[in-house]
Amino acid sequence: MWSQARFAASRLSRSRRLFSSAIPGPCIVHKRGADILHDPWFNKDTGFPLTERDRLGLRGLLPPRVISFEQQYARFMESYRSLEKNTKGQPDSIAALAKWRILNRLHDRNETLYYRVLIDNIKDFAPTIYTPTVGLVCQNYSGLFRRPRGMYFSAKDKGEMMSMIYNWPAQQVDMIVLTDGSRILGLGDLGVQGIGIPIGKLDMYVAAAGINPQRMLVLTIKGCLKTGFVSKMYLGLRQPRLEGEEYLSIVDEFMEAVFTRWPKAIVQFEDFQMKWAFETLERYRKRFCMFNDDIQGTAGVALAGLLGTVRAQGRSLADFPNQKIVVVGAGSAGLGVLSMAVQAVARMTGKAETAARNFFLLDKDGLVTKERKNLDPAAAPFAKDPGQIVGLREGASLLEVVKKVKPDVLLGLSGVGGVFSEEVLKALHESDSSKPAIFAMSNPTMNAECTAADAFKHAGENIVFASGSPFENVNLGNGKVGHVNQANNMYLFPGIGLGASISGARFITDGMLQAAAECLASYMTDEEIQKGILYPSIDSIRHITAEVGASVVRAAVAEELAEGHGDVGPKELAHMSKV
Ligand SMILES: NC(=O)C1=CN([C@@H]2O[C@H](COP(=O)(O)OP(=O)(O)OC[C@H]3O[C@@H](n4cnc5c(N)ncnc54)[C@H](O)[C@@H]3O)[C@@H](O)[C@H]2O)C=CC1
Ligand SMILES: CC(=O)C(=O)O
Ligand SMILES: [Mg+2]
Repeated sequence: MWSQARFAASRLSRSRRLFSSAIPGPCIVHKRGADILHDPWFNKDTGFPLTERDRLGLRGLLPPRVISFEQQYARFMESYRSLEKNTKGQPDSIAALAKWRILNRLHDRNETLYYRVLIDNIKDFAPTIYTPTVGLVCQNYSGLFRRPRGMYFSAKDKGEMMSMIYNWPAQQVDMIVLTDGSRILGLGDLGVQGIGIPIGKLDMYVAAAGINPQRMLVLTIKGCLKTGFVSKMYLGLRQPRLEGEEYLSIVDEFMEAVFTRWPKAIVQFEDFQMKWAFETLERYRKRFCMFNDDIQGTAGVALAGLLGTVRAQGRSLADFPNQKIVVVGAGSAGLGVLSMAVQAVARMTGKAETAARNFFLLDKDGLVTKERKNLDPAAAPFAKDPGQIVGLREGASLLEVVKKVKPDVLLGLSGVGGVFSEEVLKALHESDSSKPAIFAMSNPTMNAECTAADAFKHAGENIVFASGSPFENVNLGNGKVGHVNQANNMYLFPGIGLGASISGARFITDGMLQAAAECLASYMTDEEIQKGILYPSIDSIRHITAEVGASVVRAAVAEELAEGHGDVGPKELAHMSKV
Protein backbone atom coordinates (compact mmCIF):
# COMPACT_ATOMS: atom_id res chain seq x y z
CA MET A 1 0.00 0.00 0.00
CA TRP A 2 1.26 3.46 -0.88
CA SER A 3 0.71 6.17 1.71
CA GLN A 4 0.07 9.61 0.24
CA ALA A 5 3.46 10.83 1.34
CA ARG A 6 5.27 7.87 -0.17
CA PHE A 7 3.24 8.21 -3.31
CA ALA A 8 4.10 11.90 -3.51
CA ALA A 9 7.76 11.26 -2.85
CA SER A 10 7.80 8.55 -5.43
CA ARG A 11 6.06 10.90 -7.87
CA LEU A 12 8.64 13.53 -7.36
CA SER A 13 11.64 11.35 -7.72
CA ARG A 14 10.01 9.70 -10.68
CA SER A 15 9.19 13.08 -12.13
CA ARG A 16 12.81 14.02 -11.88
CA ARG A 17 13.60 10.90 -13.84
CA LEU A 18 10.87 11.72 -16.32
CA PHE A 19 11.97 15.28 -16.70
CA SER A 20 15.63 14.48 -17.00
CA SER A 21 15.55 11.38 -19.14
CA ALA A 22 14.83 13.03 -22.46
CA ILE A 23 17.11 16.04 -22.27
CA PRO A 24 19.33 15.95 -25.30
CA GLY A 25 22.35 14.75 -23.41
CA PRO A 26 23.24 17.08 -20.56
CA CYS A 27 26.40 14.91 -20.37
CA ILE A 28 27.13 15.13 -24.10
CA VAL A 29 28.31 18.69 -24.48
CA HIS A 30 29.07 19.58 -28.05
CA LYS A 31 30.36 23.03 -27.21
CA ARG A 32 33.98 23.69 -26.48
CA GLY A 33 36.08 26.41 -24.85
CA ALA A 34 34.64 29.87 -24.26
CA ASP A 35 31.25 28.79 -25.70
CA ILE A 36 30.78 26.59 -22.64
CA LEU A 37 31.69 29.37 -20.24
CA HIS A 38 29.16 31.64 -21.93
CA ASP A 39 26.38 29.06 -21.76
CA PRO A 40 24.64 29.22 -18.35
CA TRP A 41 23.21 25.70 -18.86
CA PHE A 42 26.69 24.17 -18.87
CA ASN A 43 28.91 26.75 -17.22
CA LYS A 44 30.44 25.75 -13.88
CA ASP A 45 32.58 28.90 -13.59
CA THR A 46 35.75 28.14 -11.64
CA GLY A 47 34.23 24.79 -10.65
CA PHE A 48 35.45 22.86 -13.73
CA PRO A 49 37.88 20.20 -12.53
CA LEU A 50 41.22 20.04 -14.31
CA THR A 51 40.28 16.92 -16.29
CA GLU A 52 37.20 18.67 -17.69
CA ARG A 53 39.22 21.78 -18.45
CA ASP A 54 41.53 19.64 -20.59
CA ARG A 55 38.73 17.71 -22.25
CA LEU A 56 36.57 20.76 -23.02
CA GLY A 57 39.29 23.10 -24.19
CA LEU A 58 39.05 25.32 -21.11
CA ARG A 59 42.65 25.22 -19.96
CA GLY A 60 43.93 28.75 -19.63
CA LEU A 61 40.48 30.28 -19.96
CA LEU A 62 39.93 30.17 -16.21
CA PRO A 63 42.07 31.09 -13.20
CA PRO A 64 44.01 27.97 -12.18
CA ARG A 65 42.44 27.25 -8.81
CA VAL A 66 39.37 25.00 -8.84
CA ILE A 67 36.61 26.33 -6.59
CA SER A 68 34.11 23.68 -5.58
CA PHE A 69 30.38 24.09 -6.08
CA GLU A 70 29.93 24.40 -2.30
CA GLN A 71 32.54 27.16 -2.14
CA GLN A 72 30.91 29.00 -5.03
CA TYR A 73 27.59 28.68 -3.25
CA ALA A 74 29.02 30.08 -0.02
CA ARG A 75 30.71 32.93 -1.91
CA PHE A 76 27.46 33.88 -3.62
CA MET A 77 25.50 33.83 -0.37
CA GLU A 78 28.16 35.96 1.27
CA SER A 79 27.90 38.54 -1.54
CA TYR A 80 24.13 38.44 -1.29
CA ARG A 81 24.13 38.95 2.48
CA SER A 82 26.56 41.84 2.25
CA LEU A 83 24.43 43.46 -0.47
CA GLU A 84 21.43 43.01 1.81
CA LYS A 85 23.32 44.78 4.58
CA ASN A 86 24.58 47.56 2.34
CA THR A 87 21.15 48.35 0.89
CA LYS A 88 19.45 48.54 4.31
CA GLY A 89 17.93 51.97 4.73
CA GLN A 90 17.77 52.61 0.99
CA PRO A 91 14.36 53.06 -0.68
CA ASP A 92 12.57 49.69 -0.96
CA SER A 93 12.57 49.69 -4.75
CA ILE A 94 16.34 50.27 -4.97
CA ALA A 95 17.14 47.52 -2.47
CA ALA A 96 14.67 45.14 -4.17
CA LEU A 97 16.10 45.72 -7.64
CA ALA A 98 19.65 45.32 -6.36
CA LYS A 99 18.73 41.89 -4.97
CA TRP A 100 16.99 40.96 -8.21
CA ARG A 101 20.05 42.04 -10.21
CA ILE A 102 22.52 39.94 -8.25
CA LEU A 103 20.29 36.88 -8.63
CA ASN A 104 19.68 37.59 -12.28
CA ARG A 105 23.40 37.92 -12.98
CA LEU A 106 23.95 34.51 -11.42
CA HIS A 107 21.07 33.09 -13.48
CA ASP A 108 22.68 34.50 -16.65
CA ARG A 109 26.01 32.92 -15.76
CA ASN A 110 25.42 29.60 -14.06
CA GLU A 111 21.93 28.08 -13.96
CA THR A 112 22.90 25.14 -11.79
CA LEU A 113 24.22 27.35 -9.01
CA TYR A 114 21.30 29.78 -9.45
CA TYR A 115 18.67 27.09 -8.95
CA ARG A 116 20.59 25.53 -6.07
CA VAL A 117 20.61 28.80 -4.12
CA LEU A 118 17.01 29.46 -5.09
CA ILE A 119 15.76 26.07 -3.95
CA ASP A 120 17.70 26.17 -0.68
CA ASN A 121 16.64 29.73 0.15
CA ILE A 122 13.22 29.90 -1.43
CA LYS A 123 11.61 31.73 1.48
CA ASP A 124 14.21 34.51 1.28
CA PHE A 125 14.31 34.72 -2.50
CA ALA A 126 10.64 34.23 -3.46
CA PRO A 127 9.82 37.92 -2.81
CA THR A 128 12.58 38.84 -5.28
CA ILE A 129 12.03 36.44 -8.14
CA TYR A 130 8.27 36.44 -7.62
CA THR A 131 5.84 38.95 -6.14
CA PRO A 132 6.38 41.75 -5.17
CA THR A 133 9.76 42.54 -6.83
CA VAL A 134 8.85 40.83 -10.10
CA GLY A 135 6.22 43.55 -10.56
CA LEU A 136 8.87 46.24 -10.34
CA VAL A 137 11.04 44.25 -12.72
CA CYS A 138 8.22 44.09 -15.27
CA GLN A 139 7.63 47.83 -14.99
CA ASN A 140 11.33 48.43 -15.71
CA TYR A 141 11.91 45.43 -17.96
CA SER A 142 12.86 47.31 -21.12
CA GLY A 143 15.71 48.98 -19.24
CA LEU A 144 16.70 45.84 -17.31
CA PHE A 145 16.71 43.54 -20.35
CA ARG A 146 20.12 41.95 -20.95
CA ARG A 147 19.50 38.51 -22.43
CA PRO A 148 16.38 36.87 -23.78
CA ARG A 149 14.96 34.33 -21.36
CA GLY A 150 12.11 32.79 -23.30
CA MET A 151 10.47 33.52 -26.62
CA TYR A 152 8.63 36.54 -27.96
CA PHE A 153 5.79 36.36 -30.48
CA SER A 154 4.15 39.49 -31.81
CA ALA A 155 1.46 40.49 -34.27
CA LYS A 156 4.20 40.73 -36.92
CA ASP A 157 4.86 36.99 -36.62
CA LYS A 158 1.52 35.85 -38.00
CA GLY A 159 2.03 32.93 -40.36
CA GLU A 160 5.57 32.33 -39.03
CA MET A 161 4.92 30.79 -35.64
CA MET A 162 5.27 27.16 -36.67
CA SER A 163 8.81 27.74 -37.89
CA MET A 164 9.64 30.12 -35.05
CA ILE A 165 8.80 27.58 -32.38
CA TYR A 166 11.56 25.34 -33.78
CA ASN A 167 14.05 28.11 -32.97
CA TRP A 168 13.84 27.13 -29.31
CA PRO A 169 16.97 25.06 -28.61
CA ALA A 170 15.54 22.36 -26.29
CA GLN A 171 14.19 19.22 -27.92
CA GLN A 172 11.74 18.56 -25.11
CA VAL A 173 9.60 21.07 -23.28
CA ASP A 174 7.20 20.03 -20.52
CA MET A 175 5.97 23.30 -19.05
CA ILE A 176 5.20 26.54 -20.79
CA VAL A 177 3.99 29.72 -19.13
CA LEU A 178 2.41 32.18 -21.54
CA THR A 179 1.32 35.77 -21.04
CA ASP A 180 -0.01 38.40 -23.38
CA GLY A 181 1.14 41.05 -20.91
CA SER A 182 -2.29 42.67 -20.79
CA ARG A 183 -2.92 42.47 -17.00
CA ILE A 184 0.34 42.11 -15.13
CA LEU A 185 -0.41 41.61 -11.42
CA GLY A 186 -2.43 44.69 -10.45
CA LEU A 187 -0.19 46.89 -12.62
CA GLY A 188 -2.27 46.81 -15.79
CA ASP A 189 -1.14 46.39 -19.38
CA LEU A 190 2.66 46.19 -19.56
CA GLY A 191 2.87 44.63 -23.02
CA VAL A 192 6.09 42.73 -23.72
CA GLN A 193 7.49 43.78 -20.34
CA GLY A 194 5.05 41.33 -18.74
CA ILE A 195 7.41 38.46 -19.63
CA GLY A 196 8.93 38.93 -16.17
CA ILE A 197 5.87 37.17 -14.73
CA PRO A 198 6.20 33.87 -16.62
CA ILE A 199 9.93 33.94 -15.87
CA GLY A 200 9.13 34.19 -12.13
CA LYS A 201 6.47 31.48 -12.42
CA LEU A 202 8.90 29.08 -14.07
CA ASP A 203 11.48 29.75 -11.38
CA MET A 204 8.78 28.67 -8.93
CA TYR A 205 8.24 25.51 -11.01
CA VAL A 206 11.90 24.64 -10.55
CA ALA A 207 11.96 25.53 -6.87
CA ALA A 208 8.62 23.94 -5.96
CA ALA A 209 8.07 21.12 -8.45
CA GLY A 210 11.66 20.23 -9.27
CA ILE A 211 10.99 20.57 -12.97
CA ASN A 212 14.09 20.66 -15.12
CA PRO A 213 14.68 24.27 -16.21
CA GLN A 214 15.97 23.08 -19.56
CA ARG A 215 12.53 21.68 -20.31
CA MET A 216 10.54 24.79 -19.61
CA LEU A 217 9.73 27.76 -21.76
CA VAL A 218 8.33 31.20 -21.08
CA LEU A 219 6.54 33.00 -23.79
CA THR A 220 5.00 36.32 -24.42
CA ILE A 221 2.65 36.72 -27.26
CA LYS A 222 1.75 39.91 -29.08
CA GLY A 223 4.13 42.33 -27.48
CA CYS A 224 1.87 45.22 -28.36
CA LEU A 225 1.49 48.46 -26.52
CA LYS A 226 -1.51 49.60 -24.70
CA THR A 227 -2.40 52.98 -26.08
CA GLY A 228 -0.53 55.70 -24.23
CA PHE A 229 2.45 53.62 -23.06
CA VAL A 230 5.23 56.04 -23.91
CA SER A 231 8.54 54.70 -22.55
CA LYS A 232 11.24 55.42 -25.11
CA MET A 233 12.99 52.15 -24.38
CA TYR A 234 9.89 49.96 -24.71
CA LEU A 235 10.91 46.72 -26.41
CA GLY A 236 7.56 45.64 -27.84
CA LEU A 237 5.70 46.79 -30.92
CA ARG A 238 4.48 50.35 -30.82
CA GLN A 239 0.94 49.73 -31.91
CA PRO A 240 -2.40 49.13 -30.21
CA ARG A 241 -3.36 45.64 -29.09
CA LEU A 242 -5.08 43.38 -31.55
CA GLU A 243 -8.74 42.78 -30.81
CA GLY A 244 -11.46 40.28 -31.71
CA GLU A 245 -10.86 37.60 -34.31
CA GLU A 246 -7.47 39.06 -35.20
CA TYR A 247 -6.28 38.47 -31.63
CA LEU A 248 -7.72 34.98 -31.40
CA SER A 249 -6.25 33.92 -34.73
CA ILE A 250 -2.78 34.79 -33.40
CA VAL A 251 -3.26 32.79 -30.20
CA ASP A 252 -4.76 29.89 -32.21
CA GLU A 253 -1.73 29.82 -34.48
CA PHE A 254 0.58 29.95 -31.50
CA MET A 255 -1.19 27.07 -29.68
CA GLU A 256 -1.12 24.90 -32.81
CA ALA A 257 2.60 25.56 -33.22
CA VAL A 258 3.42 24.75 -29.59
CA PHE A 259 1.46 21.50 -29.49
CA THR A 260 2.72 20.39 -32.89
CA ARG A 261 6.29 20.55 -31.63
CA TRP A 262 5.60 19.41 -28.06
CA PRO A 263 2.33 17.45 -27.94
CA LYS A 264 2.82 16.57 -24.25
CA ALA A 265 3.51 20.11 -23.02
CA ILE A 266 1.34 21.86 -20.43
CA VAL A 267 0.56 25.51 -21.14
CA GLN A 268 -0.20 27.81 -18.22
CA PHE A 269 -1.97 31.05 -19.23
CA GLU A 270 -0.92 33.88 -16.96
CA ASP A 271 -2.03 37.47 -16.49
CA PHE A 272 -4.34 37.84 -19.46
CA GLN A 273 -6.92 40.59 -19.15
CA MET A 274 -10.27 39.23 -18.09
CA LYS A 275 -12.05 39.04 -21.43
CA TRP A 276 -9.27 36.98 -22.99
CA ALA A 277 -8.59 34.98 -19.84
CA PHE A 278 -12.09 33.46 -19.87
CA GLU A 279 -12.43 33.27 -23.63
CA THR A 280 -9.12 31.48 -24.19
CA LEU A 281 -9.75 29.10 -21.28
CA GLU A 282 -13.07 28.03 -22.77
CA ARG A 283 -11.58 27.90 -26.26
CA TYR A 284 -8.62 25.67 -25.44
CA ARG A 285 -9.29 23.70 -22.28
CA LYS A 286 -10.87 20.78 -24.11
CA ARG A 287 -8.42 20.89 -27.02
CA PHE A 288 -5.09 21.22 -25.25
CA CYS A 289 -3.55 20.46 -21.88
CA MET A 290 -3.71 23.99 -20.46
CA PHE A 291 -5.05 25.96 -17.53
CA ASN A 292 -5.43 29.57 -16.51
CA ASP A 293 -3.54 30.16 -13.30
CA ASP A 294 -5.32 33.41 -12.37
CA ILE A 295 -8.77 31.88 -12.73
CA GLN A 296 -8.18 28.27 -11.68
CA GLY A 297 -5.01 28.27 -9.55
CA THR A 298 -6.15 31.28 -7.53
CA ALA A 299 -9.59 29.75 -7.01
CA GLY A 300 -8.16 26.61 -5.43
CA VAL A 301 -5.84 28.56 -3.11
CA ALA A 302 -8.66 30.88 -2.03
CA LEU A 303 -11.05 27.97 -1.45
CA ALA A 304 -8.45 26.24 0.71
CA GLY A 305 -8.13 29.48 2.72
CA LEU A 306 -11.91 29.86 3.05
CA LEU A 307 -12.23 26.30 4.34
CA GLY A 308 -9.31 26.94 6.69
CA THR A 309 -11.16 29.99 8.01
CA VAL A 310 -14.15 27.84 8.96
CA ARG A 311 -11.82 25.51 10.84
CA ALA A 312 -10.09 28.49 12.50
CA GLN A 313 -13.51 29.57 13.78
CA GLY A 314 -13.75 26.19 15.49
CA ARG A 315 -16.60 25.09 13.24
CA SER A 316 -17.06 21.97 11.19
CA LEU A 317 -16.52 22.24 7.43
CA ALA A 318 -20.23 21.52 7.01
CA ASP A 319 -20.70 25.11 8.19
CA PHE A 320 -18.99 26.52 5.09
CA PRO A 321 -22.28 27.16 3.24
CA ASN A 322 -23.35 29.47 6.11
CA GLN A 323 -20.31 31.72 5.82
CA LYS A 324 -21.11 35.19 4.48
CA ILE A 325 -18.37 36.06 2.02
CA VAL A 326 -17.85 39.43 0.34
CA VAL A 327 -15.65 39.26 -2.78
CA VAL A 328 -14.23 42.58 -3.96
CA GLY A 329 -13.16 42.41 -7.61
CA ALA A 330 -15.18 40.82 -10.39
CA GLY A 331 -12.27 40.08 -12.69
CA SER A 332 -10.71 36.81 -13.79
CA ALA A 333 -9.42 36.03 -10.30
CA GLY A 334 -12.51 37.12 -8.29
CA LEU A 335 -14.95 35.30 -10.56
CA GLY A 336 -12.74 32.21 -10.61
CA VAL A 337 -12.77 32.12 -6.82
CA LEU A 338 -16.54 32.61 -6.67
CA SER A 339 -17.22 29.85 -9.19
CA MET A 340 -15.15 27.30 -7.32
CA ALA A 341 -16.47 28.32 -3.88
CA VAL A 342 -20.09 28.26 -5.05
CA GLN A 343 -19.54 24.84 -6.64
CA ALA A 344 -18.15 23.61 -3.31
CA VAL A 345 -21.27 24.88 -1.49
CA ALA A 346 -23.52 23.25 -4.11
CA ARG A 347 -21.74 19.92 -3.57
CA MET A 348 -22.06 20.21 0.20
CA THR A 349 -25.73 21.21 0.26
CA GLY A 350 -26.89 19.43 -2.88
CA LYS A 351 -28.72 22.66 -3.77
CA ALA A 352 -27.09 24.37 -6.74
CA GLU A 353 -29.83 26.97 -7.09
CA THR A 354 -29.20 28.58 -3.68
CA ALA A 355 -25.45 27.96 -3.47
CA ALA A 356 -24.50 31.59 -4.24
CA ARG A 357 -26.87 33.00 -1.56
CA ASN A 358 -24.19 33.97 0.96
CA PHE A 359 -21.70 35.39 -1.54
CA PHE A 360 -21.66 39.12 -2.33
CA LEU A 361 -19.74 40.45 -5.32
CA LEU A 362 -18.49 44.00 -5.80
CA ASP A 363 -16.58 45.58 -8.63
CA LYS A 364 -15.43 49.14 -9.31
CA ASP A 365 -19.09 50.21 -9.48
CA GLY A 366 -20.02 48.66 -6.14
CA LEU A 367 -22.35 45.78 -5.32
CA VAL A 368 -23.25 43.75 -8.39
CA THR A 369 -26.98 43.12 -8.58
CA LYS A 370 -29.38 41.90 -11.21
CA GLU A 371 -30.26 45.56 -11.85
CA ARG A 372 -26.74 46.22 -13.16
CA LYS A 373 -26.79 47.67 -16.66
CA ASN A 374 -24.62 45.64 -19.07
CA LEU A 375 -24.15 42.94 -16.44
CA ASP A 376 -21.18 40.79 -17.48
CA PRO A 377 -22.51 37.27 -18.22
CA ALA A 378 -19.57 35.83 -16.21
CA ALA A 379 -20.68 37.82 -13.13
CA ALA A 380 -24.42 37.18 -13.63
CA PRO A 381 -24.63 33.98 -11.53
CA PHE A 382 -23.37 35.96 -8.50
CA ALA A 383 -25.47 39.10 -8.97
CA LYS A 384 -27.78 39.74 -6.02
CA ASP A 385 -31.50 40.35 -6.05
CA PRO A 386 -31.71 43.93 -4.81
CA GLY A 387 -33.70 43.79 -1.61
CA GLN A 388 -32.33 40.38 -0.58
CA ILE A 389 -30.88 42.35 2.29
CA VAL A 390 -32.91 45.40 3.25
CA GLY A 391 -31.17 48.60 2.24
CA LEU A 392 -28.67 47.01 -0.13
CA ARG A 393 -29.08 48.60 -3.51
CA GLU A 394 -27.36 48.13 -6.86
CA GLY A 395 -23.88 49.68 -6.66
CA ALA A 396 -23.83 49.86 -2.83
CA SER A 397 -20.37 50.78 -1.56
CA LEU A 398 -18.08 48.29 0.14
CA LEU A 399 -18.62 50.05 3.46
CA GLU A 400 -22.41 49.80 3.10
CA VAL A 401 -22.16 46.13 2.15
CA VAL A 402 -19.90 45.27 5.10
CA LYS A 403 -22.16 47.16 7.53
CA LYS A 404 -25.33 45.46 6.28
CA VAL A 405 -24.06 41.95 5.54
CA LYS A 406 -21.76 41.65 8.58
CA PRO A 407 -19.63 39.13 6.70
CA ASP A 408 -17.36 36.36 7.94
CA VAL A 409 -14.89 36.95 5.12
CA LEU A 410 -13.71 39.93 3.11
CA LEU A 411 -11.77 38.76 0.07
CA GLY A 412 -10.06 41.26 -2.23
CA LEU A 413 -8.99 40.60 -5.81
CA SER A 414 -9.54 44.11 -7.08
CA GLY A 415 -5.98 45.19 -7.79
CA VAL A 416 -6.70 48.37 -5.81
CA GLY A 417 -4.35 49.17 -2.95
CA GLY A 418 -6.05 50.29 0.27
CA VAL A 419 -9.62 49.59 -0.82
CA PHE A 420 -10.13 47.88 2.56
CA SER A 421 -10.01 51.27 4.28
CA GLU A 422 -9.94 51.95 8.00
CA GLU A 423 -13.76 52.39 8.00
CA VAL A 424 -14.29 49.11 6.14
CA LEU A 425 -11.98 47.22 8.50
CA LYS A 426 -13.66 48.77 11.54
CA ALA A 427 -17.06 47.79 10.14
CA LEU A 428 -15.76 44.23 9.74
CA HIS A 429 -14.78 44.33 13.40
CA GLU A 430 -18.48 44.73 14.17
CA SER A 431 -19.44 41.73 12.02
CA ASP A 432 -21.31 38.69 13.34
CA SER A 433 -18.35 36.42 12.83
CA SER A 434 -16.53 34.85 15.77
CA LYS A 435 -13.27 35.16 13.79
CA PRO A 436 -13.54 37.23 10.62
CA ALA A 437 -11.07 36.68 7.82
CA ILE A 438 -9.42 39.21 5.53
CA PHE A 439 -7.87 38.06 2.27
CA ALA A 440 -6.09 41.03 0.67
CA MET A 441 -4.97 38.99 -2.31
CA SER A 442 -4.04 41.63 -4.88
CA ASN A 443 -0.43 41.96 -6.00
CA PRO A 444 2.12 43.40 -5.75
CA THR A 445 2.31 44.79 -2.21
CA MET A 446 1.22 48.34 -3.08
CA ASN A 447 -1.94 46.91 -4.66
CA ALA A 448 -2.93 44.86 -1.59
CA GLU A 449 -6.40 45.83 -0.39
CA CYS A 450 -4.90 46.59 3.03
CA THR A 451 -1.69 45.98 4.92
CA ALA A 452 -1.39 43.31 7.59
CA ALA A 453 -0.71 45.92 10.26
CA ASP A 454 -3.87 47.88 9.35
CA ALA A 455 -5.96 44.72 9.29
CA PHE A 456 -4.98 43.75 12.86
CA LYS A 457 -5.16 47.37 14.04
CA HIS A 458 -8.65 48.16 12.73
CA ALA A 459 -10.43 44.82 12.41
CA GLY A 460 -9.14 43.56 15.76
CA GLU A 461 -6.66 40.96 16.86
CA ASN A 462 -9.12 38.11 16.50
CA ILE A 463 -8.89 37.88 12.75
CA VAL A 464 -7.40 35.57 10.19
CA PHE A 465 -5.26 37.45 7.68
CA ALA A 466 -3.87 36.51 4.29
CA SER A 467 -2.31 38.57 1.51
CA GLY A 468 -1.19 37.82 -2.05
CA SER A 469 2.27 39.33 -1.51
CA PRO A 470 4.23 38.72 1.67
CA PHE A 471 3.92 40.89 4.79
CA GLU A 472 5.78 40.37 8.06
CA ASN A 473 3.83 38.86 10.95
CA VAL A 474 2.36 41.60 13.14
CA ASN A 475 3.55 42.12 16.69
CA LEU A 476 0.38 42.52 18.75
CA GLY A 477 2.24 43.15 22.01
CA ASN A 478 2.34 41.03 25.16
CA GLY A 479 4.06 38.27 23.22
CA LYS A 480 1.13 37.88 20.83
CA VAL A 481 1.67 37.60 17.09
CA GLY A 482 -0.80 38.30 14.30
CA HIS A 483 0.02 35.61 11.76
CA VAL A 484 0.27 36.63 8.13
CA ASN A 485 -0.53 34.01 5.49
CA GLN A 486 0.44 34.33 1.87
CA ALA A 487 -2.65 33.44 -0.16
CA ASN A 488 -0.99 33.09 -3.51
CA ASN A 489 -1.58 30.70 -6.37
CA MET A 490 2.08 29.60 -6.03
CA TYR A 491 0.76 26.96 -3.60
CA LEU A 492 -1.10 25.25 -6.44
CA PHE A 493 0.12 26.02 -9.93
CA PRO A 494 3.40 24.08 -9.64
CA GLY A 495 1.54 21.00 -8.40
CA ILE A 496 -1.17 21.32 -11.04
CA GLY A 497 1.46 21.54 -13.78
CA LEU A 498 3.53 18.72 -12.28
CA GLY A 499 0.55 16.42 -11.79
CA ALA A 500 -0.87 17.14 -15.23
CA SER A 501 2.50 16.47 -16.83
CA ILE A 502 3.20 13.22 -15.00
CA SER A 503 -0.31 11.93 -15.58
CA GLY A 504 -0.01 12.62 -19.29
CA ALA A 505 -3.66 13.71 -19.25
CA ARG A 506 -4.80 15.36 -22.44
CA PHE A 507 -6.85 17.98 -20.53
CA ILE A 508 -6.91 19.50 -17.08
CA THR A 509 -10.38 18.86 -15.70
CA ASP A 510 -12.38 20.48 -12.90
CA GLY A 511 -11.94 17.21 -11.00
CA MET A 512 -8.14 17.50 -11.15
CA LEU A 513 -8.30 21.14 -9.98
CA GLN A 514 -10.71 20.29 -7.19
CA ALA A 515 -8.38 17.53 -6.02
CA ALA A 516 -5.53 20.05 -5.91
CA ALA A 517 -7.58 22.51 -3.84
CA GLU A 518 -8.76 19.80 -1.44
CA CYS A 519 -5.20 18.63 -0.96
CA LEU A 520 -4.08 22.13 0.02
CA ALA A 521 -7.16 22.61 2.22
CA SER A 522 -6.44 19.47 4.22
CA TYR A 523 -2.69 20.03 4.49
CA MET A 524 -2.62 22.09 7.70
CA THR A 525 -3.11 20.56 11.14
CA ASP A 526 -5.87 21.74 13.52
CA GLU A 527 -3.20 23.13 15.80
CA GLU A 528 -1.75 25.32 13.03
CA ILE A 529 -5.19 26.40 11.89
CA GLN A 530 -6.10 27.44 15.44
CA LYS A 531 -3.11 29.79 15.35
CA GLY A 532 -4.49 31.36 12.16
CA ILE A 533 -1.97 29.55 9.93
CA LEU A 534 -3.92 28.58 6.82
CA TYR A 535 -1.13 27.74 4.38
CA PRO A 536 2.23 25.99 4.72
CA SER A 537 5.42 28.01 5.01
CA ILE A 538 7.11 28.67 1.68
CA ASP A 539 9.97 26.60 3.07
CA SER A 540 7.76 23.54 2.56
CA ILE A 541 6.67 24.44 -0.94
CA ARG A 542 8.38 21.33 -2.35
CA HIS A 543 6.46 19.05 -0.05
CA ILE A 544 3.05 20.63 -0.61
CA THR A 545 3.71 20.69 -4.37
CA ALA A 546 4.50 16.97 -4.34
CA GLU A 547 1.27 16.32 -2.45
CA VAL A 548 -0.76 18.48 -4.82
CA GLY A 549 0.90 16.87 -7.84
CA ALA A 550 0.08 13.41 -6.50
CA SER A 551 -3.56 14.35 -5.92
CA VAL A 552 -3.82 15.70 -9.47
CA VAL A 553 -2.36 12.45 -10.84
CA ARG A 554 -4.82 10.40 -8.75
CA ALA A 555 -7.75 12.47 -10.02
CA ALA A 556 -6.57 12.03 -13.62
CA VAL A 557 -6.31 8.27 -13.05
CA ALA A 558 -9.79 8.17 -11.48
CA GLU A 559 -11.20 10.02 -14.49
CA GLU A 560 -9.40 7.58 -16.81
CA LEU A 561 -7.49 10.43 -18.42
CA ALA A 562 -3.97 9.48 -17.35
CA GLU A 563 -2.02 8.33 -20.39
CA GLY A 564 1.38 8.33 -18.69
CA HIS A 565 4.56 10.20 -19.44
CA GLY A 566 7.89 8.91 -20.70
CA ASP A 567 8.51 5.41 -19.45
CA VAL A 568 5.68 5.50 -16.88
CA GLY A 569 2.54 4.19 -18.55
CA PRO A 570 -1.12 4.43 -17.53
CA LYS A 571 -1.14 1.00 -15.86
CA GLU A 572 1.79 1.88 -13.64
CA LEU A 573 0.19 5.20 -12.72
CA ALA A 574 -3.07 3.45 -11.89
CA HIS A 575 -1.22 0.93 -9.74
CA MET A 576 0.67 3.65 -7.88
CA SER A 577 -2.49 5.67 -7.32
CA LYS A 578 -4.03 2.96 -5.20
CA VAL A 579 -3.79 4.08 -1.60
N1 LIG B 1 -2.96 36.21 -4.73
C1 LIG B 1 -3.05 35.58 -5.87
O1 LIG B 1 -2.71 34.40 -5.99
C2 LIG B 1 -3.59 36.29 -7.07
C3 LIG B 1 -3.78 37.64 -7.06
N2 LIG B 1 -4.29 38.26 -8.18
C4 LIG B 1 -4.43 39.71 -8.11
O2 LIG B 1 -5.79 40.05 -8.22
C5 LIG B 1 -5.90 41.33 -8.81
C6 LIG B 1 -7.00 41.28 -9.85
O3 LIG B 1 -6.70 40.36 -10.87
P1 LIG B 1 -7.78 40.08 -12.02
O4 LIG B 1 -9.05 39.58 -11.45
O5 LIG B 1 -7.15 39.23 -13.04
O6 LIG B 1 -7.97 41.56 -12.59
P2 LIG B 1 -9.14 42.14 -13.42
O7 LIG B 1 -8.64 43.41 -14.00
O8 LIG B 1 -9.70 41.08 -14.32
O9 LIG B 1 -10.27 42.49 -12.33
C7 LIG B 1 -10.22 43.53 -11.40
C8 LIG B 1 -11.62 43.70 -10.83
O10 LIG B 1 -11.55 44.60 -9.74
C9 LIG B 1 -12.62 45.53 -9.87
N3 LIG B 1 -12.28 46.77 -9.20
C10 LIG B 1 -11.48 47.78 -9.64
N4 LIG B 1 -11.50 48.79 -8.75
C11 LIG B 1 -12.30 48.42 -7.74
C12 LIG B 1 -12.72 49.04 -6.54
N5 LIG B 1 -12.28 50.26 -6.21
N6 LIG B 1 -13.56 48.38 -5.73
C13 LIG B 1 -13.99 47.15 -6.05
N7 LIG B 1 -13.64 46.51 -7.17
C14 LIG B 1 -12.80 47.14 -8.01
C15 LIG B 1 -12.81 45.71 -11.35
O11 LIG B 1 -14.11 46.23 -11.65
C16 LIG B 1 -12.64 44.26 -11.82
O12 LIG B 1 -13.86 43.59 -11.67
C17 LIG B 1 -4.51 41.69 -9.32
O13 LIG B 1 -3.93 42.61 -8.44
C18 LIG B 1 -3.75 40.40 -9.26
O14 LIG B 1 -2.39 40.61 -8.96
C19 LIG B 1 -4.64 37.58 -9.30
C20 LIG B 1 -4.44 36.23 -9.36
C21 LIG B 1 -3.85 35.49 -8.26
C1 LIG C 1 -0.15 35.74 -8.29
C2 LIG C 1 -0.70 36.04 -9.58
O1 LIG C 1 -0.79 35.17 -10.42
C3 LIG C 1 -1.15 37.37 -9.89
O2 LIG C 1 -1.11 38.25 -9.03
O3 LIG C 1 -1.56 37.57 -11.04
MG1 LIG D 1 -1.17 35.89 -12.35
